[in-house]
Amino acid sequence: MTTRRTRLIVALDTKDEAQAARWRDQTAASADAIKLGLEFTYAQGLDAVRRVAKGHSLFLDLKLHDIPNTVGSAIGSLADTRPAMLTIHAQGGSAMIAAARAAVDRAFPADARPLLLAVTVLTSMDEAALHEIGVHDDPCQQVLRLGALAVAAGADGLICSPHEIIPLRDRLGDAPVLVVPGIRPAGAETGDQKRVMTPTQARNAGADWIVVGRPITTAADPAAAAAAVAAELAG
Ligand SMILES: O=c1ccn([C@@H]2O[C@H](COP(=O)(O)O)[C@@H](O)[C@H]2O)c(=O)[nH]1
Repeated sequence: MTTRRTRLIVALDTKDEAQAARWRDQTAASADAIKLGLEFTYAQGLDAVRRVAKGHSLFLDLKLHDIPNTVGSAIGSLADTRPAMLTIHAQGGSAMIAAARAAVDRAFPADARPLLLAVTVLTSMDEAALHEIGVHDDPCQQVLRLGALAVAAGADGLICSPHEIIPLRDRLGDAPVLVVPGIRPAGAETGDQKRVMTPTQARNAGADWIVVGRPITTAADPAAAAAAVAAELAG
């Protein structure tokens, strides 16, 4: 058990700006931050990201993964969105992660610098999915490998499943910020997520942030669903 406060990011996964704004407002009393990602940004662009995120803490989850020069330049292009957190893929390797670090430090003023978070192994992947791409370690081993590499190359934190929180803390200590999707309240559909836990389990394992999308946004009452997750985290 840990005493850190686990905070809630609500994933506004939609192509529609009005819908994103509605979910944002419905969940504002319970959410500590909002996530906008690939689906919204490709459909609506960065001006809409700025509009929806105005006045809110933004987790900009674009999972950058390219050669170091391109990732560094792309981060420069995101500076106007003023994210609190942004994501890259750890699989891009240490040169790409170091370029991202340098770009964040260059593109943002010191008092408005987003946390640079590296996605380790997508929470939708299990051992079989890793085998398919030629990785013969289990997800936890691969998360530990990529997590250590990413932090050494300059990432402030990691995206991991709740199952890897305790092993990552054992390996890397308290400093890396752990942002954790793959969260399902008891009884909720897992959908495409493979490595899941409940909000309570993720909090008890030591998550800094949890990311919850469909269990809130597809609920009949998103405000109540978000409040229930927040209550679990506070409980
Ligand atoms: O490994 C990862 C990295 C990011 N995500 C993102 O989190 C949310 C989860 O949404 P749910 O609807 O609660 O499954 C979504 O925006 C993903 O892009 C992730 O799930 N896993």
